[in-house]
Amino acid sequence: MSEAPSEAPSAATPEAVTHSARTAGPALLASLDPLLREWLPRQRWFAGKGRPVTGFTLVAATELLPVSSKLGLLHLLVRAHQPLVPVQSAAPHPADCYQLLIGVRETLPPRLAPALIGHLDEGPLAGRTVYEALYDPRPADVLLEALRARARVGELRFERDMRQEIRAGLVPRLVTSEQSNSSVVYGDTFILKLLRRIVPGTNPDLELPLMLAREGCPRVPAPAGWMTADLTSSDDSYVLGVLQPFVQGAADGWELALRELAKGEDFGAEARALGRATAEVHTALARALPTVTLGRSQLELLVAGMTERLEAATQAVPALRPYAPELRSAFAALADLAAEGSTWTAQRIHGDLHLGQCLRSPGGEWSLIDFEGEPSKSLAERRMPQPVARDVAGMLRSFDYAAHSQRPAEPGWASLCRAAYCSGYAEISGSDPRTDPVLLRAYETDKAVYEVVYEARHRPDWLPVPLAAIRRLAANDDAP
Ligand SMILES: Nc1ncnc2c1ncn2[C@@H]1O[C@H](COP(=O)(O)OP(=O)(O)O)[C@@H](O)[C@H]1O
Ligand SMILES: O=P(O)(O)O[C@H]1O[C@H](CO)[C@@H](O[C@H]2O[C@H](CO)[C@@H](O)[C@H](O)[C@H]2O)[C@H](O)[C@H]1O
Repeated sequence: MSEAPSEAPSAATPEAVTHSARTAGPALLASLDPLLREWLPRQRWFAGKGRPVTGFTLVAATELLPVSSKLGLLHLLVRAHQPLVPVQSAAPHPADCYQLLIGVRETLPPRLAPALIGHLDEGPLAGRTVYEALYDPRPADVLLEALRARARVGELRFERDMRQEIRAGLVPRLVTSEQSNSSVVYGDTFILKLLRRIVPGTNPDLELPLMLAREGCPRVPAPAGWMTADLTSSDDSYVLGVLQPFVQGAADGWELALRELAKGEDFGAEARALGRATAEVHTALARALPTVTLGRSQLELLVAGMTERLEAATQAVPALRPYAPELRSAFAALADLAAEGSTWTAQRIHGDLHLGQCLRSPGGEWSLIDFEGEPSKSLAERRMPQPVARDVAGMLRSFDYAAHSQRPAEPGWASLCRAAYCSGYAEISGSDPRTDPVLLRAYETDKAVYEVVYEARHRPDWLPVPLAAIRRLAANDDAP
Protein backbone atom coordinates (compact mmCIF):
# COMPACT_ATOMS: atom_id res chain seq x y z
CA MET A 1 0.00 0.00 0.00
CA SER A 2 1.50 3.36 -0.97
CA GLU A 3 1.85 6.39 1.26
CA ALA A 4 1.21 9.99 0.26
CA PRO A 5 4.27 11.72 -1.20
CA SER A 6 5.63 14.70 0.72
CA GLU A 7 3.86 17.20 -1.57
CA ALA A 8 0.43 15.83 -0.65
CA PRO A 9 -1.43 17.89 1.95
CA SER A 10 -1.51 17.00 5.53
CA ALA A 11 -4.81 15.23 6.14
CA ALA A 12 -7.62 17.76 6.00
CA THR A 13 -9.47 18.04 9.27
CA PRO A 14 -13.24 18.44 9.39
CA GLU A 15 -12.56 22.10 10.32
CA ALA A 16 -10.56 22.55 7.14
CA VAL A 17 -13.56 21.61 5.06
CA THR A 18 -16.33 23.50 6.78
CA HIS A 19 -16.31 26.68 4.75
CA SER A 20 -19.54 26.99 2.76
CA ALA A 21 -19.69 29.05 -0.41
CA ARG A 22 -23.46 29.35 -0.55
CA THR A 23 -23.46 33.12 -0.53
CA ALA A 24 -20.47 33.57 -2.83
CA GLY A 25 -21.67 30.77 -5.18
CA PRO A 26 -23.66 32.82 -7.73
CA ALA A 27 -20.82 35.31 -8.25
CA LEU A 28 -18.29 32.46 -8.56
CA LEU A 29 -20.47 30.65 -11.09
CA ALA A 30 -21.05 33.84 -13.08
CA SER A 31 -17.30 34.30 -13.45
CA LEU A 32 -16.78 30.65 -14.43
CA ASP A 33 -19.70 30.62 -16.87
CA PRO A 34 -17.86 31.36 -20.16
CA LEU A 35 -15.08 28.87 -19.37
CA LEU A 36 -17.49 26.11 -18.35
CA ARG A 37 -19.62 26.56 -21.48
CA GLU A 38 -16.62 25.68 -23.55
CA TRP A 39 -15.08 23.03 -21.27
CA LEU A 40 -18.11 21.01 -20.14
CA PRO A 41 -19.28 19.75 -23.57
CA ARG A 42 -15.76 18.38 -24.21
CA GLN A 43 -15.91 16.04 -21.20
CA ARG A 44 -16.47 12.33 -21.92
CA TRP A 45 -19.10 12.19 -19.15
CA PHE A 46 -21.14 15.14 -20.44
CA ALA A 47 -24.55 13.66 -21.30
CA GLY A 48 -25.90 16.44 -23.53
CA LYS A 49 -23.49 15.98 -26.47
CA GLY A 50 -24.38 17.68 -29.74
CA ARG A 51 -26.24 20.64 -28.21
CA PRO A 52 -24.44 23.80 -27.06
CA VAL A 53 -24.55 24.86 -23.41
CA THR A 54 -26.29 28.22 -23.23
CA GLY A 55 -25.93 28.93 -19.51
CA PHE A 56 -25.89 27.53 -15.98
CA THR A 57 -28.02 27.72 -12.87
CA LEU A 58 -26.42 27.15 -9.50
CA VAL A 59 -27.86 24.29 -7.44
CA ALA A 60 -25.20 24.27 -4.71
CA ALA A 61 -21.70 25.63 -4.16
CA THR A 62 -19.38 24.48 -1.38
CA GLU A 63 -15.81 25.51 -0.74
CA LEU A 64 -13.98 22.38 0.32
CA LEU A 65 -10.76 24.42 0.46
CA PRO A 66 -11.18 28.23 0.55
CA VAL A 67 -10.84 29.62 -2.97
CA SER A 68 -8.97 32.60 -1.54
CA SER A 69 -6.14 30.34 -0.36
CA LYS A 70 -3.16 29.21 -2.46
CA LEU A 71 -5.03 26.06 -3.44
CA GLY A 72 -8.82 26.31 -3.48
CA LEU A 73 -11.38 23.57 -4.05
CA LEU A 74 -14.89 24.44 -5.08
CA HIS A 75 -17.63 21.81 -5.23
CA LEU A 76 -20.40 22.84 -7.60
CA LEU A 77 -23.75 21.36 -8.55
CA VAL A 78 -24.93 23.21 -11.63
CA ARG A 79 -27.74 22.85 -14.11
CA ALA A 80 -26.47 23.13 -17.68
CA HIS A 81 -29.04 24.74 -19.98
CA GLN A 82 -29.17 23.51 -23.54
CA PRO A 83 -31.63 24.07 -26.38
CA LEU A 84 -34.18 21.25 -26.60
CA VAL A 85 -34.03 18.74 -29.39
CA PRO A 86 -37.28 18.87 -31.45
CA VAL A 87 -38.59 15.55 -30.11
CA GLN A 88 -38.41 16.87 -26.53
CA SER A 89 -39.85 20.28 -27.22
CA ALA A 90 -43.46 19.30 -26.44
CA ALA A 91 -42.68 18.48 -22.81
CA PRO A 92 -40.76 20.58 -20.30
CA HIS A 93 -37.30 19.07 -19.85
CA PRO A 94 -35.33 20.15 -16.78
CA ALA A 95 -31.70 20.95 -17.55
CA ASP A 96 -29.28 18.21 -16.47
CA CYS A 97 -27.50 18.75 -13.16
CA TYR A 98 -23.73 18.07 -13.04
CA GLN A 99 -21.27 17.63 -10.22
CA LEU A 100 -18.05 19.62 -10.77
CA LEU A 101 -14.91 19.76 -8.66
CA ILE A 102 -13.03 22.92 -9.52
CA GLY A 103 -9.47 23.48 -8.35
CA VAL A 104 -8.28 27.08 -8.03
CA ARG A 105 -4.58 28.01 -8.18
CA GLU A 106 -2.51 30.99 -9.25
CA THR A 107 -0.66 28.95 -11.86
CA LEU A 108 -0.95 25.32 -12.85
CA PRO A 109 2.13 23.12 -12.50
CA PRO A 110 2.93 21.46 -15.89
CA ARG A 111 1.79 18.04 -14.66
CA LEU A 112 -1.74 19.46 -14.29
CA ALA A 113 -1.84 20.94 -17.82
CA PRO A 114 -4.44 18.37 -19.08
CA ALA A 115 -6.75 19.49 -16.27
CA LEU A 116 -6.89 23.15 -17.31
CA ILE A 117 -10.32 24.76 -17.54
CA GLY A 118 -9.04 28.31 -18.00
CA HIS A 119 -7.71 31.52 -16.55
CA LEU A 120 -9.97 34.20 -15.05
CA ASP A 121 -9.34 37.90 -15.62
CA GLU A 122 -12.40 39.26 -13.81
CA GLY A 123 -14.75 38.51 -10.93
CA PRO A 124 -14.06 37.02 -7.50
CA LEU A 125 -11.39 34.67 -8.95
CA ALA A 126 -9.61 37.31 -11.08
CA GLY A 127 -6.00 36.39 -11.73
CA ARG A 128 -6.47 32.73 -10.87
CA THR A 129 -6.49 29.53 -12.87
CA VAL A 130 -9.28 26.97 -12.56
CA TYR A 131 -8.94 23.28 -13.41
CA GLU A 132 -10.49 19.82 -13.04
CA ALA A 133 -9.49 19.17 -9.43
CA LEU A 134 -9.61 15.38 -9.59
CA TYR A 135 -6.30 15.32 -11.52
CA ASP A 136 -4.66 16.91 -8.50
CA PRO A 137 -3.73 14.63 -5.55
CA ARG A 138 -4.23 17.44 -3.03
CA PRO A 139 -7.94 18.12 -3.62
CA ALA A 140 -8.58 14.40 -4.23
CA ASP A 141 -7.16 13.77 -0.75
CA VAL A 142 -9.64 16.26 0.74
CA LEU A 143 -12.51 14.04 -0.46
CA LEU A 144 -11.05 10.91 1.14
CA GLU A 145 -10.38 12.79 4.37
CA ALA A 146 -13.92 14.13 4.44
CA LEU A 147 -15.23 10.56 4.04
CA ARG A 148 -12.91 9.30 6.77
CA ALA A 149 -14.06 12.10 9.07
CA ARG A 150 -17.78 11.72 8.16
CA ALA A 151 -17.69 15.45 7.51
CA ARG A 152 -20.72 17.70 7.00
CA VAL A 153 -19.76 20.63 4.80
CA GLY A 154 -22.54 23.00 3.85
CA GLU A 155 -25.10 20.79 2.14
CA LEU A 156 -22.59 17.98 1.50
CA ARG A 157 -22.65 14.86 3.66
CA PHE A 158 -19.75 12.42 3.80
CA GLU A 159 -20.58 9.01 5.31
CA ARG A 160 -18.71 5.79 5.84
CA ASP A 161 -19.09 2.22 7.01
CA MET A 162 -17.09 2.26 10.26
CA ARG A 163 -16.40 -1.49 9.95
CA GLN A 164 -14.05 -0.83 7.02
CA GLU A 165 -10.73 0.74 7.86
CA ILE A 166 -9.83 3.64 5.56
CA ARG A 167 -6.21 4.67 6.08
CA ALA A 168 -5.17 8.31 5.81
CA GLY A 169 -2.73 9.41 3.14
CA LEU A 170 -3.55 6.85 0.44
CA VAL A 171 -2.16 8.29 -2.79
CA PRO A 172 -4.93 9.29 -5.21
CA ARG A 173 -4.86 8.83 -8.98
CA LEU A 174 -7.60 9.69 -11.43
CA VAL A 175 -8.82 6.81 -13.59
CA THR A 176 -8.27 7.97 -17.17
CA SER A 177 -10.17 5.25 -19.06
CA GLU A 178 -13.40 6.17 -20.90
CA GLN A 179 -16.11 6.47 -18.28
CA SER A 180 -19.63 7.84 -17.89
CA ASN A 181 -18.57 9.22 -14.48
CA SER A 182 -15.16 9.93 -12.89
CA SER A 183 -13.25 7.66 -10.53
CA VAL A 184 -10.24 8.19 -8.29
CA VAL A 185 -8.21 5.24 -6.99
CA TYR A 186 -6.64 5.72 -3.56
CA GLY A 187 -3.44 3.75 -2.93
CA ASP A 188 -4.78 0.78 -4.92
CA THR A 189 -7.02 0.19 -1.90
CA PHE A 190 -10.24 2.12 -2.59
CA ILE A 191 -11.92 3.59 -5.63
CA LEU A 192 -14.20 6.63 -5.35
CA LYS A 193 -16.72 6.98 -8.16
CA LEU A 194 -18.03 10.52 -8.47
CA LEU A 195 -21.31 10.61 -10.33
CA ARG A 196 -21.34 13.38 -12.89
CA ARG A 197 -24.94 13.79 -14.06
CA ILE A 198 -26.83 13.65 -10.83
CA VAL A 199 -30.49 13.17 -10.07
CA PRO A 200 -32.41 13.43 -6.81
CA GLY A 201 -33.52 10.27 -5.05
CA THR A 202 -32.27 6.82 -4.16
CA ASN A 203 -29.49 5.89 -6.57
CA PRO A 204 -29.15 2.15 -7.30
CA ASP A 205 -25.36 2.53 -7.62
CA LEU A 206 -25.27 2.97 -3.83
CA GLU A 207 -28.55 1.32 -2.86
CA LEU A 208 -27.88 -2.11 -4.40
CA PRO A 209 -24.24 -2.58 -3.32
CA LEU A 210 -25.27 -1.58 0.24
CA MET A 211 -28.10 -4.15 0.16
CA LEU A 212 -25.81 -6.83 -1.24
CA ALA A 213 -23.19 -6.11 1.42
CA ARG A 214 -25.89 -6.47 4.08
CA GLU A 215 -26.84 -9.83 2.52
CA GLY A 216 -23.20 -10.93 2.72
CA CYS A 217 -22.94 -11.28 -1.09
CA PRO A 218 -19.20 -11.25 -1.91
CA ARG A 219 -19.71 -10.61 -5.66
CA VAL A 220 -19.99 -6.82 -5.28
CA PRO A 221 -17.39 -4.60 -3.53
CA ALA A 222 -19.13 -3.34 -0.37
CA PRO A 223 -19.44 0.48 -0.15
CA ALA A 224 -16.93 1.83 2.38
CA GLY A 225 -18.14 5.43 2.10
CA TRP A 226 -20.56 7.64 0.23
CA MET A 227 -21.14 11.27 -0.43
CA THR A 228 -24.55 12.93 -0.75
CA ALA A 229 -26.00 16.42 -1.05
CA ASP A 230 -28.98 17.18 1.18
CA LEU A 231 -30.15 20.41 -0.41
CA THR A 232 -32.17 22.88 1.60
CA SER A 233 -34.09 23.58 -1.63
CA SER A 234 -35.21 19.96 -2.10
CA ASP A 235 -36.69 17.14 -0.01
CA ASP A 236 -34.64 14.60 -1.87
CA SER A 237 -31.03 13.74 -1.31
CA TYR A 238 -28.59 13.46 -4.27
CA VAL A 239 -26.04 10.64 -4.26
CA LEU A 240 -22.76 12.19 -5.42
CA GLY A 241 -20.19 9.46 -4.96
CA VAL A 242 -19.45 5.96 -3.68
CA LEU A 243 -16.15 4.67 -2.24
CA GLN A 244 -15.58 0.93 -2.69
CA PRO A 245 -12.67 -1.44 -2.08
CA PHE A 246 -10.45 -1.49 -5.18
CA VAL A 247 -10.03 -4.95 -6.72
CA GLN A 248 -6.25 -4.88 -7.22
CA GLY A 249 -4.85 -6.22 -10.46
CA ALA A 250 -8.35 -6.88 -11.81
CA ALA A 251 -9.11 -7.21 -15.52
CA ASP A 252 -12.59 -6.60 -16.86
CA GLY A 253 -14.55 -9.29 -18.65
CA TRP A 254 -14.40 -7.50 -22.00
CA GLU A 255 -10.57 -7.23 -21.96
CA LEU A 256 -10.25 -10.85 -20.90
CA ALA A 257 -12.69 -12.10 -23.53
CA LEU A 258 -10.82 -10.25 -26.30
CA ARG A 259 -7.50 -11.57 -25.00
CA GLU A 260 -8.74 -15.17 -25.09
CA LEU A 261 -10.26 -14.67 -28.55
CA ALA A 262 -6.95 -13.30 -29.84
CA LYS A 263 -5.19 -16.40 -28.49
CA GLY A 264 -7.84 -18.68 -30.02
CA GLU A 265 -8.76 -19.90 -26.51
CA ASP A 266 -12.25 -20.69 -25.38
CA PHE A 267 -13.80 -18.72 -22.54
CA GLY A 268 -16.30 -21.37 -21.43
CA ALA A 269 -15.03 -21.81 -17.86
CA GLU A 270 -15.01 -18.03 -17.29
CA ALA A 271 -18.44 -17.65 -18.88
CA ARG A 272 -19.78 -20.35 -16.55
CA ALA A 273 -18.22 -18.58 -13.54
CA LEU A 274 -19.80 -15.33 -14.71
CA GLY A 275 -23.18 -17.07 -14.92
CA ARG A 276 -22.74 -18.26 -11.36
CA ALA A 277 -21.69 -14.79 -10.17
CA THR A 278 -24.73 -13.20 -11.85
CA ALA A 279 -27.06 -15.73 -10.25
CA GLU A 280 -25.47 -15.17 -6.81
CA VAL A 281 -26.16 -11.44 -7.13
CA HIS A 282 -29.72 -12.02 -8.35
CA THR A 283 -30.44 -14.48 -5.54
CA ALA A 284 -29.16 -12.02 -2.93
CA LEU A 285 -31.17 -9.16 -4.45
CA ALA A 286 -34.33 -11.28 -4.45
CA ARG A 287 -33.76 -12.00 -0.74
CA ALA A 288 -33.07 -8.36 0.12
CA LEU A 289 -35.74 -6.53 -1.85
CA PRO A 290 -39.34 -7.20 -2.87
CA THR A 291 -40.17 -9.38 -5.84
CA VAL A 292 -43.42 -9.08 -7.80
CA THR A 293 -45.37 -11.24 -10.21
CA LEU A 294 -45.88 -9.83 -13.69
CA GLY A 295 -49.17 -10.80 -15.28
CA ARG A 296 -50.89 -9.91 -18.50
CA SER A 297 -51.28 -6.15 -17.99
CA GLN A 298 -47.66 -5.67 -16.85
CA LEU A 299 -46.41 -7.74 -19.78
CA GLU A 300 -48.48 -5.68 -22.18
CA LEU A 301 -46.79 -2.55 -20.85
CA LEU A 302 -43.36 -4.15 -21.08
CA VAL A 303 -43.99 -5.27 -24.66
CA ALA A 304 -45.39 -1.83 -25.55
CA GLY A 305 -42.14 -0.27 -24.27
CA MET A 306 -40.02 -2.64 -26.33
CA THR A 307 -42.13 -1.99 -29.43
CA GLU A 308 -41.96 1.78 -28.96
CA ARG A 309 -38.18 1.64 -28.64
CA LEU A 310 -38.07 -0.41 -31.83
CA GLU A 311 -40.22 2.13 -33.70
CA ALA A 312 -38.01 5.02 -32.52
CA ALA A 313 -34.89 3.06 -33.47
CA THR A 314 -36.14 2.31 -37.00
CA GLN A 315 -36.71 6.05 -37.46
CA ALA A 316 -33.19 6.80 -36.27
CA VAL A 317 -31.41 3.94 -38.09
CA PRO A 318 -33.08 3.03 -41.40
CA ALA A 319 -30.95 -0.15 -41.71
CA LEU A 320 -33.25 -1.68 -39.07
CA ARG A 321 -36.40 -1.30 -41.17
CA PRO A 322 -36.31 -4.57 -43.14
CA TYR A 323 -36.24 -6.55 -39.89
CA ALA A 324 -38.89 -4.60 -37.99
CA PRO A 325 -41.85 -6.96 -38.67
CA GLU A 326 -40.01 -10.05 -37.34
CA LEU A 327 -38.64 -8.11 -34.37
CA ARG A 328 -42.13 -6.88 -33.54
CA SER A 329 -43.33 -10.48 -33.56
CA ALA A 330 -40.54 -11.44 -31.14
CA PHE A 331 -42.12 -8.97 -28.69
CA ALA A 332 -45.68 -9.95 -29.58
CA ALA A 333 -44.88 -13.61 -28.84
CA LEU A 334 -44.25 -12.57 -25.23
CA ALA A 335 -47.58 -10.74 -25.00
CA ASP A 336 -49.25 -13.87 -26.47
CA LEU A 337 -47.77 -16.03 -23.71
CA ALA A 338 -49.07 -13.58 -21.12
CA ALA A 339 -52.51 -13.63 -22.76
CA GLU A 340 -52.49 -17.42 -22.39
CA GLY A 341 -51.92 -17.03 -18.65
CA SER A 342 -48.14 -17.19 -18.23
CA THR A 343 -46.66 -15.05 -15.44
CA TRP A 344 -43.08 -14.02 -14.64
CA THR A 345 -41.28 -13.03 -11.46
CA ALA A 346 -39.65 -9.63 -11.40
CA GLN A 347 -37.04 -8.39 -8.93
CA ARG A 348 -34.30 -5.77 -8.64
CA ILE A 349 -31.52 -6.50 -11.12
CA HIS A 350 -28.24 -4.92 -12.26
CA GLY A 351 -29.98 -3.23 -15.19
CA ASP A 352 -27.00 -2.62 -17.52
CA LEU A 353 -24.99 -5.82 -17.37
CA HIS A 354 -22.27 -6.53 -19.92
CA LEU A 355 -18.74 -7.91 -19.88
CA GLY A 356 -17.27 -4.47 -19.11
CA GLN A 357 -19.16 -4.45 -15.79
CA CYS A 358 -17.49 -7.65 -14.56
CA LEU A 359 -14.07 -7.62 -12.89
CA ARG A 360 -11.94 -10.70 -12.34
CA SER A 361 -9.39 -10.61 -9.54
CA PRO A 362 -5.97 -12.23 -10.11
CA GLY A 363 -7.29 -15.07 -7.93
CA GLY A 364 -10.09 -15.71 -10.45
CA GLU A 365 -13.01 -14.29 -8.42
CA TRP A 366 -15.60 -12.31 -10.39
CA SER A 367 -17.20 -9.08 -9.07
CA LEU A 368 -19.98 -7.07 -10.65
CA ILE A 369 -19.76 -3.26 -10.63
CA ASP A 370 -21.72 -0.20 -11.76
CA PHE A 371 -25.30 -0.74 -10.59
CA GLU A 372 -26.34 2.68 -11.87
CA GLY A 373 -28.56 1.10 -14.55
CA GLU A 374 -29.04 2.72 -17.95
CA PRO A 375 -28.22 6.38 -17.22
CA SER A 376 -30.66 7.63 -19.89
CA LYS A 377 -33.62 6.17 -17.93
CA SER A 378 -35.28 7.83 -14.92
CA LEU A 379 -34.40 6.61 -11.41
CA ALA A 380 -37.96 5.32 -11.01
CA GLU A 381 -37.61 3.16 -14.14
CA ARG A 382 -34.14 1.98 -13.14
CA ARG A 383 -35.41 0.92 -9.70
CA MET A 384 -38.37 -1.08 -10.97
CA PRO A 385 -38.36 -4.86 -10.46
CA GLN A 386 -37.68 -6.64 -13.75
CA PRO A 387 -37.24 -10.25 -14.90
CA VAL A 388 -33.66 -11.47 -14.36
CA ALA A 389 -33.67 -12.40 -18.06
CA ARG A 390 -32.91 -8.76 -18.82
CA ASP A 391 -29.46 -8.97 -17.18
CA VAL A 392 -28.88 -12.43 -18.67
CA ALA A 393 -29.71 -11.07 -22.14
CA GLY A 394 -27.22 -8.21 -21.60
CA MET A 395 -24.42 -10.69 -20.93
CA LEU A 396 -25.42 -12.96 -23.82
CA ARG A 397 -25.26 -9.95 -26.14
CA SER A 398 -21.82 -9.14 -24.76
CA PHE A 399 -20.38 -12.57 -25.64
CA ASP A 400 -21.81 -12.07 -29.11
CA TYR A 401 -20.20 -8.61 -29.29
CA ALA A 402 -16.78 -9.96 -28.39
CA ALA A 403 -16.99 -12.74 -30.98
CA HIS A 404 -18.30 -10.47 -33.75
CA SER A 405 -15.75 -7.73 -33.07
CA GLN A 406 -13.15 -10.18 -34.51
CA ARG A 407 -12.08 -10.56 -38.14
CA PRO A 408 -13.25 -13.14 -39.04
CA ALA A 409 -16.09 -13.36 -36.52
CA GLU A 410 -16.04 -16.30 -34.12
CA PRO A 411 -19.70 -17.35 -33.81
CA GLY A 412 -18.75 -20.76 -32.37
CA TRP A 413 -16.85 -19.05 -29.52
CA ALA A 414 -19.93 -16.97 -28.72
CA SER A 415 -22.28 -19.99 -28.76
CA LEU A 416 -20.05 -21.87 -26.35
CA CYS A 417 -19.83 -18.90 -23.95
CA ARG A 418 -23.54 -18.20 -24.13
CA ALA A 419 -24.41 -21.82 -23.30
CA ALA A 420 -21.78 -22.01 -20.51
CA TYR A 421 -23.06 -18.76 -18.98
CA CYS A 422 -26.64 -20.07 -18.85
CA SER A 423 -25.45 -23.37 -17.32
CA GLY A 424 -23.47 -21.51 -14.67
CA TYR A 425 -26.51 -19.35 -13.94
CA ALA A 426 -28.69 -22.46 -13.53
CA GLU A 427 -26.17 -24.11 -11.15
CA ILE A 428 -26.78 -21.37 -8.58
CA SER A 429 -30.33 -20.24 -9.22
CA GLY A 430 -31.83 -23.63 -10.05
CA SER A 431 -33.41 -22.11 -13.14
CA ASP A 432 -31.86 -22.14 -16.60
CA PRO A 433 -32.62 -18.96 -18.58
CA ARG A 434 -32.84 -21.06 -21.76
CA THR A 435 -36.06 -22.66 -20.50
CA ASP A 436 -37.84 -19.37 -21.30
CA PRO A 437 -36.70 -18.74 -24.89
CA VAL A 438 -39.49 -16.29 -25.74
CA LEU A 439 -38.59 -13.99 -22.85
CA LEU A 440 -34.87 -14.25 -23.56
CA ARG A 441 -35.32 -13.53 -27.28
CA ALA A 442 -37.49 -10.49 -26.49
CA TYR A 443 -34.88 -9.07 -24.11
CA GLU A 444 -31.96 -9.82 -26.44
CA THR A 445 -33.88 -8.15 -29.26
CA ASP A 446 -34.63 -5.10 -27.10
CA LYS A 447 -30.93 -4.85 -26.17
CA ALA A 448 -29.71 -5.33 -29.74
CA VAL A 449 -32.11 -2.58 -30.90
CA TYR A 450 -30.67 -0.29 -28.18
CA GLU A 451 -27.14 -1.20 -29.31
CA VAL A 452 -27.91 -0.37 -32.94
CA VAL A 453 -28.93 3.15 -31.88
CA TYR A 454 -25.99 3.46 -29.47
CA GLU A 455 -23.44 2.44 -32.11
CA ALA A 456 -25.02 4.58 -34.85
CA ARG A 457 -24.64 7.58 -32.51
CA HIS A 458 -21.33 6.88 -30.81
CA ARG A 459 -19.27 4.33 -32.75
CA PRO A 460 -20.60 3.93 -36.33
CA ASP A 461 -17.76 1.49 -37.16
CA TRP A 462 -19.29 -0.93 -34.67
CA LEU A 463 -22.79 -0.83 -36.15
CA PRO A 464 -22.34 -4.12 -38.08
CA VAL A 465 -21.96 -6.00 -34.75
CA PRO A 466 -25.49 -5.41 -33.38
CA LEU A 467 -26.96 -5.39 -36.91
CA ALA A 468 -25.69 -8.93 -37.48
CA ALA A 469 -27.42 -9.94 -34.25
CA ILE A 470 -30.61 -8.22 -35.38
CA ARG A 471 -30.59 -10.37 -38.53
CA ARG A 472 -30.20 -13.54 -36.46
CA LEU A 473 -32.81 -12.50 -33.89
CA ALA A 474 -35.27 -11.60 -36.66
CA ALA A 475 -34.75 -15.08 -38.13
CA ASN A 476 -35.09 -16.56 -34.62
CA ASP A 477 -31.69 -18.15 -35.14
CA ASP A 478 -29.86 -16.85 -32.08
CA ALA A 479 -30.95 -18.96 -29.12
CA PRO A 480 -28.11 -19.78 -26.66
N1 LIG B 1 -14.08 -1.91 -7.20
C1 LIG B 1 -13.30 -1.74 -8.28
N2 LIG B 1 -12.06 -2.28 -8.33
C2 LIG B 1 -11.25 -2.11 -9.41
N3 LIG B 1 -11.58 -1.39 -10.47
C3 LIG B 1 -12.81 -0.82 -10.48
C4 LIG B 1 -13.73 -0.97 -9.40
N4 LIG B 1 -14.88 -0.29 -9.68
C5 LIG B 1 -14.68 0.25 -10.90
N5 LIG B 1 -13.44 -0.06 -11.38
C6 LIG B 1 -12.85 0.39 -12.65
O1 LIG B 1 -13.36 1.68 -12.97
C7 LIG B 1 -14.02 1.67 -14.22
C8 LIG B 1 -15.25 2.54 -14.17
O2 LIG B 1 -16.18 2.07 -13.21
P1 LIG B 1 -17.74 2.14 -13.44
O3 LIG B 1 -18.42 1.88 -12.15
O4 LIG B 1 -18.11 1.25 -14.59
O5 LIG B 1 -17.90 3.67 -13.84
P2 LIG B 1 -18.79 4.41 -14.95
O6 LIG B 1 -20.21 4.36 -14.47
O7 LIG B 1 -18.22 5.78 -14.94
O8 LIG B 1 -18.59 3.70 -16.28
C9 LIG B 1 -14.36 0.19 -14.49
O9 LIG B 1 -14.39 -0.12 -15.85
C10 LIG B 1 -13.24 -0.53 -13.78
O10 LIG B 1 -12.15 -0.68 -14.65
O1 LIG C 1 -20.40 2.47 -20.82
P1 LIG C 1 -21.77 2.01 -20.42
O2 LIG C 1 -21.77 0.94 -19.37
O3 LIG C 1 -22.68 3.16 -20.09
O4 LIG C 1 -22.44 1.28 -21.74
C1 LIG C 1 -22.52 1.88 -23.03
O5 LIG C 1 -21.32 1.67 -23.74
C2 LIG C 1 -20.98 0.28 -23.98
C3 LIG C 1 -19.71 0.27 -24.82
O6 LIG C 1 -18.67 0.80 -24.07
C4 LIG C 1 -22.09 -0.42 -24.76
O7 LIG C 1 -21.80 -1.81 -24.76
C5 LIG C 1 -21.77 -2.48 -25.99
O8 LIG C 1 -20.42 -2.67 -26.36
C6 LIG C 1 -19.67 -3.47 -25.42
C7 LIG C 1 -18.27 -3.63 -26.01
O9 LIG C 1 -17.63 -2.39 -26.11
C8 LIG C 1 -20.32 -4.84 -25.25
O10 LIG C 1 -19.63 -5.59 -24.25
C9 LIG C 1 -21.76 -4.67 -24.80
O11 LIG C 1 -22.39 -5.94 -24.71
C10 LIG C 1 -22.49 -3.81 -25.82
O12 LIG C 1 -23.83 -3.57 -25.38
C11 LIG C 1 -23.41 -0.26 -24.01
O13 LIG C 1 -24.45 -0.84 -24.80
C12 LIG C 1 -23.69 1.24 -23.78
O14 LIG C 1 -24.86 1.39 -23.02
